[in-house]
Amino acid sequence: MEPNTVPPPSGGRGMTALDREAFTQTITVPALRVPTAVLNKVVKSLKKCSIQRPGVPRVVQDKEESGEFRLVLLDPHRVTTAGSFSEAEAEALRSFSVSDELHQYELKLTYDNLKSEEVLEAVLPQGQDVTSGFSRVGHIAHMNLRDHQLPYKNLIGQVIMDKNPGVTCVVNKTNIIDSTYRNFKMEVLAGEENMVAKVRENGVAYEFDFSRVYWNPRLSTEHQRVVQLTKRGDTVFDVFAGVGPFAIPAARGGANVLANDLNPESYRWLQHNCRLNKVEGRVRSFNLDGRAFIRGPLRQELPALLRGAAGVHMVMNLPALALDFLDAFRGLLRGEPPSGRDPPTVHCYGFSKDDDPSTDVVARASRSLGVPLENRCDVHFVRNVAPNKDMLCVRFTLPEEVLYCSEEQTESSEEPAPKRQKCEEST
Ligand SMILES: C[S@@+](CC[C@H](N)C(=O)[O-])C[C@H]1O[C@@H](n2cnc3c(N)ncnc32)[C@H](O)[C@@H]1O
Repeated sequence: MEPNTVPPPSGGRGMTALDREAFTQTITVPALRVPTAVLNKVVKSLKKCSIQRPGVPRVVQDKEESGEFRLVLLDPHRVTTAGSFSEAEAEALRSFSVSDELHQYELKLTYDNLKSEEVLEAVLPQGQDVTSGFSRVGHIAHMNLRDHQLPYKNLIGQVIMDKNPGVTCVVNKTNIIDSTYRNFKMEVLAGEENMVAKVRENGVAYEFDFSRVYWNPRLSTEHQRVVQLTKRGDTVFDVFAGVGPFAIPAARGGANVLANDLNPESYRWLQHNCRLNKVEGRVRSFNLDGRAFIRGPLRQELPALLRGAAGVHMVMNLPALALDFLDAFRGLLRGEPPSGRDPPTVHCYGFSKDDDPSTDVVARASRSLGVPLENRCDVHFVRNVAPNKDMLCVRFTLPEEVLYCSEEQTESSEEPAPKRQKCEEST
């Protein structure tokens, strides 16, 4: 980060309740005296080194000169002497006959002219990391503060809200992710207590209570990638559907969807979002455990679907555990006549901390299914969720030998349950 030009507020560091007035101060910035006749051209040429602060003009009246001159204010980090100008900037000044003599301008700054990092750097104890990054979910800014920032949490929340138009609520994760429903416990740091977010992802509107369901704005590309693999008339079984970011766009594209989530709140918002997007006729929703969904509604629909020609997709986005759920497909259609047509496509997510994440997730999927998937699947890297931890998607067609296997085969291929990963991480 650039060195901070902003001294601590009056009263010094350590402010924990935001006092905006305390940031009013005067700083000295370099300036060039420029004839009004060439002002626009000079300002354009000096774009990279002129001052850039919210609410601060780049050009001001020159009190010492007649109306034929203006002062162009420069960034004090970039320009300290006439030698600071780049070759192109110096050439521009020469061509417009503007002197490169630097003048000093006393600039009054208020809280409104400061960037959020500057405010926080001026307030937090010196040398401490002031990183103030957040994810945006509708009107909610969602932070993950470190321990040393906690004494300043409300001030940080207020600053983030002030400096980001549209943010009216700032929350902090108070502990690790809920292991079942994948939602975070959170504390409101500033603004309204309203947790019902309205967002758009890939052109689709969603509404949900962010404190009670799972939503991750970093998955939009992945949602789109998978939805694009489904076609009009296909059937999609979304085993861990959340509030619908696979199910609803797939339905909008003409697929028939069976969407399931164990969290009653996700289920409720999923139904709400189906109505919001007018796809309730194409989405049937369920509030079941994933295994019960596979062995219940999915099992019931599958034989008829496999007699038809349209594609069948199963989406399983519960990366900490979904690979372990694949055993629910073993012998699922036992006793049914094999269809002889293309089997369903499974898109199953997993985390891996292994040095070779692709091999790791394929091995775990194979163990869970009871048949080797090596060379019979595609692995897509989704994103890095933590240092040395990746999220991947294994895609494969569900082998007939899994769906129709006998009881003995199911038992003989059963291996010790794959090691479960702890659900401690943010996804
Ligand atoms: C990582 S989220 C994914 C949600 C959504 N598919 C998405 O991409 O945003 C996993 C979802 O699985 C649900 N879930 C957790 N355990 C489950 C289970 N045993 N059966 C069904 N759903 C479950 C959670 O409530 C959560 O909504």
